[in-house]
Amino acid sequence: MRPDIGVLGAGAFGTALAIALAQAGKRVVLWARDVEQAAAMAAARENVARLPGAAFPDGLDVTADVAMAAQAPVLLLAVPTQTLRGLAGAHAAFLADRRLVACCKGVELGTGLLPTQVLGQVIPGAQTAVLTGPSFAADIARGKPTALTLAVEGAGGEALQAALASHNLRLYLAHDVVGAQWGGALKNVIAIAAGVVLGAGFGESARAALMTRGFAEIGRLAQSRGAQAETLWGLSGFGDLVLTCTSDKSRNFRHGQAIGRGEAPDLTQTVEGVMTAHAIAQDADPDMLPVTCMVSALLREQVSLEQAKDLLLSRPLRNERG
Ligand SMILES: NC(=O)c1ccc[n+]([C@@H]2O[C@H](COP(=O)([O-])OP(=O)(O)OC[C@H]3O[C@@H](n4cnc5c(N)ncnc54)[C@H](O)[C@@H]3O)[C@@H](O)[C@H]2O)c1
Ligand SMILES: O=P(O)(O)OC[C@H](O)CO
Repeated sequence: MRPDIGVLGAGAFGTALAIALAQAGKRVVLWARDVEQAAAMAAARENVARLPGAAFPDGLDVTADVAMAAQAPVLLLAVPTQTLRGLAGAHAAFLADRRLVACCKGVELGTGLLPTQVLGQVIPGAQTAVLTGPSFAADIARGKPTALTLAVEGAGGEALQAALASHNLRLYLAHDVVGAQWGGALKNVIAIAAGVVLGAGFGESARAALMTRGFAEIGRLAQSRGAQAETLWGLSGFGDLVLTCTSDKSRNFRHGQAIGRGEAPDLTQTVEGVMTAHAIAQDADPDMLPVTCMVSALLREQVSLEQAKDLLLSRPLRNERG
């Protein structure tokens, strides 16, 4: 029988979404590119590597055959942003004529493009949407209450909202696809900075200041690229910024925390904010985006932690609303 939803990418988030949707009664096929990984998940009925302890419900099938997942009319793309172009290019024939829901949060290095813009380049005419907002994979997989933004341009938003929402997964519909993606991408950069601040012992007051100024920075950049201010105040922007900057369940936060402590970050984890910081900083004005540029410089070891702090604090005093 044709699945309702295909999930491409069997990491933590793809697996969590597949579990939640199958729990809600949908027929879901989860695709992993690696044959052995797919077989192991199918046998264990669990993604031991990325989401241990979350059992697969009935209605969730696992495959390494992308054609099987792509029978579904709706495909959730849950891979790291830097790999999205490769995934879409390799399987473009299967992805055309499907509703493609980008679930990744980042900006492509080199092009500065958002996930749906990458999809539009690789698959001209692609019908895209964005699922984003404050959510840890483990929370979604365990059926904890979660509210997300589903951003859809044009027609079909309500139908998609109904198809993907469930009792525990509450979806708010939005139409500002660009704004929803900028908020989700940039909050990861600010979360790295928040982790650095706490890891270095600069204190919670400093983190609050950084989150607030970081949010102002998100607004400046995102609105200059076409985002609507109201979108940034929503789940995809402010909501996700709060979650990611305040929880050590966040990989971006933990990455920064390790750097702040002078420890080596865990490089086996997907930490979207690293490449996003570099993607933005490569042609940014540091006066407009001081935190993002400093995060990029710190990650590239162009400045020390102490230098980064002093450079940010010694900038000319300015009007808060400037
Ligand atoms: N984990 C979360 O809590 C969470 C929550 C919301 C959003 N996200 C977003 O979801 C995206 C994926 O994150 P994740 O947590 O699932 O990462 P992850 O590291 O757990 O998994 C990424 C998966 O993508 C697969 N992959 C990579 N390149 C691929 C390719 N070319 N083709 C097919 N598969 C490929 C990897 O094999 C891996 O299984 C990120 O953009 C992240 O910001 C994650
Ligand atoms: O673990 P992180 O830092 O990638 O954050 C996961 C989600 O984006 C939080 O909403």
